[in-house]
Amino acid sequence: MNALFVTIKEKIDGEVLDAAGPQLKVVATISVGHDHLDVAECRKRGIRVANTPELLTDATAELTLALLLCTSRRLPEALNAVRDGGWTKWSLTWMVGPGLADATVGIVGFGRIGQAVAKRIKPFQVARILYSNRSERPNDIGATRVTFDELLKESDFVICCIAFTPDSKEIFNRSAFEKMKKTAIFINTSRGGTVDQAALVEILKEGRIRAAGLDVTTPEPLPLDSPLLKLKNCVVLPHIGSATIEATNAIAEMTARNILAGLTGDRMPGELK
Ligand SMILES: O=C(O)C(=O)CO
Repeated sequence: MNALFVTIKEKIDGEVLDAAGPQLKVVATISVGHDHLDVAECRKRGIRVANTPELLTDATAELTLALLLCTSRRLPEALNAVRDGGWTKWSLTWMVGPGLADATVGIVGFGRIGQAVAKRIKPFQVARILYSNRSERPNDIGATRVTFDELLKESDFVICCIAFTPDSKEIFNRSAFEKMKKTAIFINTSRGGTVDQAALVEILKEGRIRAAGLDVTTPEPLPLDSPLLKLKNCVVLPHIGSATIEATNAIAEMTARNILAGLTGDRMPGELK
């Protein structure tokens, strides 16, 4: 085998590389995230590694918005009520949730996806967009860089778009959730590993924040007896961030191109540097 075409579900480590054999030249993942690849180990063995950045930015940003609105406006709860007879009459305060207009939105991780989310949030007439990121990201959206703690304290909606690395592992722990407003909504379309999930369950149970919307969890799929699935104030999606027809076709093609270029020694469109 000369090349591996992998998804986010295949962990590529030294053991897999040993099994693949010394003729392996390329590992290409059909994803932007590459936390499932031991890139250093690949490099050590002279194996080229590539991902599919950019092509799923729009899809993931769209899904982030959809999940945010789904969570804030309680759409799954409302749909269930229509279906199970819970919708008995129209009532003024039934199914109310917070709006985006005049809200402060905080985006943790302001790379391509974070910025694409910010662009899509802005037309909802939010008051402020804050972001936390290792470096300043000049932008024409009017988003302001603040510290992680400041963002947690100030935001009505906290959106996690940060890449999953050892540094971002469980940055959303009990202490982080406790800094958030009691009325805040937490959205995660990055990786489940950025969240201490047991702490999130407790925080949601206690009503210490209003709600959470998660497209990513630990593990995936989430077991059916997960406490997250029993909470009314938690919306869980099955990791469908990039699942538009357009993005899926585009990343499939790019992964094939990455492999072909990697094997012929040409420039790979998504080579991880
Ligand atoms: O490409 C990725 O990293 C994904 O998580 C797809 O949603």
